[in-house]
Amino acid sequence: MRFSRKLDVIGVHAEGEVGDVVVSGVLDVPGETMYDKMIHMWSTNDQIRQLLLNEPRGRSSMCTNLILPPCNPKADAGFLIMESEEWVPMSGSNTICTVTALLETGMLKMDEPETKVVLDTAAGLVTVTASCENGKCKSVEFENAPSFVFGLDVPVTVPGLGTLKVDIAYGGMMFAFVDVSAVGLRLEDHYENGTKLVELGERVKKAVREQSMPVHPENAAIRGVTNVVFTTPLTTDPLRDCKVTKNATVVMPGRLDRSPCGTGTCARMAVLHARGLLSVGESWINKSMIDTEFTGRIVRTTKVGEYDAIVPAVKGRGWITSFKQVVLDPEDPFPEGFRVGDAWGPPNLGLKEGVFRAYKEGRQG
Ligand SMILES: O=C(O)[C@H]1NCC[C@@H]1O
Repeated sequence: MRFSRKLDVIGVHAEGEVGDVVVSGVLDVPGETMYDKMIHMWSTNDQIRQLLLNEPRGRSSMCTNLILPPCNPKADAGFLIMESEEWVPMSGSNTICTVTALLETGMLKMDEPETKVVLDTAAGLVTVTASCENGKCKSVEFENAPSFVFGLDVPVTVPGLGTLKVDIAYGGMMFAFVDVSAVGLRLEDHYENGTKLVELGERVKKAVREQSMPVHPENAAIRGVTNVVFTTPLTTDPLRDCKVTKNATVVMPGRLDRSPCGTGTCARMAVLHARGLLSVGESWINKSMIDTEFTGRIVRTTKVGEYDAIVPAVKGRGWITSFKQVVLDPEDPFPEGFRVGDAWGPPNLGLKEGVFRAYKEGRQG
């Protein structure tokens, strides 16, 4: 049988969020940076993302990562991140999944008890420290690109919800943070509130994008809020002597992140630091809707353009779940997979075009 596509994929999840890793079957693409490579893949080879993430091979609640040679000589490996609606510059759960796969399959040498890895991503270099024991990656801590706040208590008028105060921050992607009590819900039960949280999150996201369009000062193609996080206030867990909170992160195409969301954790740290609620060096625990945990820590402060910023670190665990070969039969009627409205929201029209336009303008300087 001759297949049109054959990909070797490692199934992985990080604190519940699936981030499979493509380790062979895709050749390198041109690009001075991984962001260039991301745009190249998105514009010329997006069929891979569609094939892997759309049904029948994929589902709305998953992501997939693509291992490619790095551009930066300081990096041990490069990887690009595919999500349901877009290729994204950076992702916490996907970084943890990718490092777990690279180390536990020997693609990168594992040192015990600690392995240092430098990854080249579309958001730049990411330094990783993995705690390893008996061939297992026990935890992965990544130091993310700088995170910063665009605005605190930004008024946003949302249909049916009146005017909400949202915090807007960047942590590898753009986030809007809303106190879940402001929408009259609680985070205790994802069976009871999950669908409602997603519907409200998508409504808030649409309103925020219509009323505010933050642009990353160092990359104009990184623009606009794409995820909404419903938050609860920080409390202190006396048994763990640590600040703790829970969140529900609504990601595209309209579903809950199964992990606490690493980039969202980074952006939240920028907000907590700006509000004087988290200090440099202080750790805190961010829980997901299924009570899995990321531990966040502010490494140091910095600047991004005119913005006061922090360098965040996030730690979590990943587990390999499968080794699979994904193929495309040339007679398959769905070479880019398909979607059905019971599990997918409407396509996010204009997102790709907006990113490409900004990228082209940015390249033209
Ligand atoms: O942890 C994160 O940052 C990712 N989780 C799924 C969506 C985000 O990219």
